[in-house]
Amino acid sequence: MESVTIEELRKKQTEFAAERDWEKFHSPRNLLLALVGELSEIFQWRSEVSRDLPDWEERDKVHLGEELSDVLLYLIRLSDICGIDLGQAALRKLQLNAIKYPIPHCTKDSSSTKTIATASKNAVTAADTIAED
Ligand SMILES: Nc1ccn([C@H]2C[C@H](O)[C@@H](COP(=O)(O)OP(=O)(O)OP(=O)(O)O)O2)c(=O)n1
Repeated sequence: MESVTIEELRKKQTEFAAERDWEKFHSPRNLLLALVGELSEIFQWRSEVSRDLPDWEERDKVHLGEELSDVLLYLIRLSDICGIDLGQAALRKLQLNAIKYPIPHCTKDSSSTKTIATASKNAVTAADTIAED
């Protein structure tokens, strides 16, 4: 399957907006509201949804793919106009998450207050560690 980069999607979104003279509509606030609205309707009023969506019709799955794509495209556009390199920011955040939630801790009793307190402490340490890099 053909792979795609965040940068390719970012460029296509930039072109899409420029060709339609829609830059004026793509403010951070507008993009955020557009992003948040896209997915809710699909899951609204359904009972709990199982993984792989066994009870969904094919056309509903196609529709979900379209709405997920809208969210991704709006998120990439929002990041772009805010001057955030989304790929780099996400890689950094994965590092922070791994430090904040060490595997041995999370595979024990993850609901214990001790685990949550340690996670908060680790979060501060993680931010300091990454900032020093
Ligand atoms: N001002 C806009 C409007 C649309 N889009 C692009 C980004 C999204 O990928 C897609 C969203 O289009 P719609 O708002 O028409 O949403 P849907 O295609 O999901 O239609 P609907 O919400 O009516 O089902 O178009 C955009 O960049 N800027």
